[in-house]
Amino acid sequence: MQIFNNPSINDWQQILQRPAINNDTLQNTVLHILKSVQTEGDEAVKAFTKSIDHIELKQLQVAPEVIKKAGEKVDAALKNAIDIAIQNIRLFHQKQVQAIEKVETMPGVVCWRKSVPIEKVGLYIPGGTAPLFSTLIMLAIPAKIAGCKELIVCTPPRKDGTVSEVILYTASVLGIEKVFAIGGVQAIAAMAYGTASVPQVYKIFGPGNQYVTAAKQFIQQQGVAIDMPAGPSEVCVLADESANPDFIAADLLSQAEHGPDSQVVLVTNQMIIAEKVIKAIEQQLNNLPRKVIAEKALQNSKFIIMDDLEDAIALVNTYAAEHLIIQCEHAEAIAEKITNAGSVFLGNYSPESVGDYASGTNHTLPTNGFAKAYSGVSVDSFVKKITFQQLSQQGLQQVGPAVMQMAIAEGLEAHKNAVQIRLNQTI
Ligand SMILES: NC(=O)c1ccc[n+]([C@@H]2O[C@H](COP(=O)([O-])OP(=O)(O)OC[C@H]3O[C@@H](n4cnc5c(N)ncnc54)[C@H](O)[C@@H]3O)[C@@H](O)[C@H]2O)c1
Ligand SMILES: N[C@H](CO)Cc1c[nH]c[nH+]1
Ligand SMILES: [Zn+2]
Repeated sequence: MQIFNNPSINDWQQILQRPAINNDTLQNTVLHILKSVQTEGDEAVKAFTKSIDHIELKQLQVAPEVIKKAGEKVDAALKNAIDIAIQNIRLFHQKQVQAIEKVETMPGVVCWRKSVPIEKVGLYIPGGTAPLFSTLIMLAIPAKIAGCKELIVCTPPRKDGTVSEVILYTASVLGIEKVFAIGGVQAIAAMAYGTASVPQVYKIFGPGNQYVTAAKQFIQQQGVAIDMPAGPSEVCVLADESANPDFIAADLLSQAEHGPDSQVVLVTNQMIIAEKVIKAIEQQLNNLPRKVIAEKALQNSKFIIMDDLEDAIALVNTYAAEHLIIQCEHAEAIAEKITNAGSVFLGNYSPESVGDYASGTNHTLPTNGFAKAYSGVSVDSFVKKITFQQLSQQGLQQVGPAVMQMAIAEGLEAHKNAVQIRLNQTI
């Protein structure tokens, strides 16, 4: 990890850069796979699954009976945990549904907005190194609440070509029938363009590694919507003297274990906290099964000591982390000052892991600084908002003159006429 002591504001951007695969190589690889799947469909999907994932697939789709029976292999304690997560996540997301409100902007001029579900959606569930069945919960629940009709799930196959039982069990609990054992760029391409086996969708959701994220960004340029760039996981911890270094170390490691390109950042106004966290990481790391991955991610990690807590908050806002944990005495007051972050965790007893699994919030969140402008997944992500308006004769008389005036000023006579012709009749 790198340690910075009171860096100048001019250096913040440079210090806070995310780790990235060589851009040219990444782009070329992604474009090649996208193009091949677009032209050769299932055959290309199978060929890339063989060459990249080293798996020879006969069938891309998981048979519905296999999904139905998957629960037989999942233990009761895990089923119970999944139930709790589903309950909390459903409760939190259900509250995001807004009632239609009709607004009379002038007498006789009524406007309203209605949420209409996106009919066909593709859900990408990461599975390169860990089958993230929690991501299926995070995506399927808001999709179902929104009312999306067709949910297509793609997730990388395991070495034997099958899909994790827990992912399949979660799919069955959430009422999902179409699951495909396809990962990476080929999955994004299959859902974007459609193949003989995989239905084409209108919007693709879900996190993934840098290949998956780049593929989503490409297909967006071709008219398929995406939720957001949700790439390698990140966490930033903002800590003052009240923080517990062991807790911070555990939180940093929880995201470092996702992948070698994950990034974890500690920002503190106490050098002593930073020193204790480093010691705690060394101790905790040894007990982790994914130690090697976490160690690699820690090479990208930054420990930043800021003399002034206000400057520390400004730096955190510049970083725009996917997850921000505020382990400070006045966490609530500081949270009010946060302008850029995917999801925020307040106080010593809000580990980021709870948001990953079961507190209720969504874990599909913008990374790589995109939290400056993007939100995480919510019910809104699965709907289009259509606006409506209805005017009475009186309403048109009210607003019409302003419209005509503006149309004339823009030199658009036909716009003016569409109002004038009606007003002529009513007078
Ligand atoms: N931002 C979020 O909301 C969020 C949520 C959960 C997970 N994540 C991130 O998702 C990622 C999951 O990554 P993962 O790799 O384990 O699974 P993944 O499913 O995203 O990617 C695995 C696939 O990547 C493809 N791939 C791997 N190496 C490739 C190469 N050299 N060329 C072309 N394709 C290649 C393979 O086809 C493979 O099936 C992690 O980085 C994790 O941090 C982010
Ligand atoms: N931390 C991830 C988002 O960056 C989500 C996740 C899933 N499982 C565990 N964690
Ligand atoms: Zn996580």
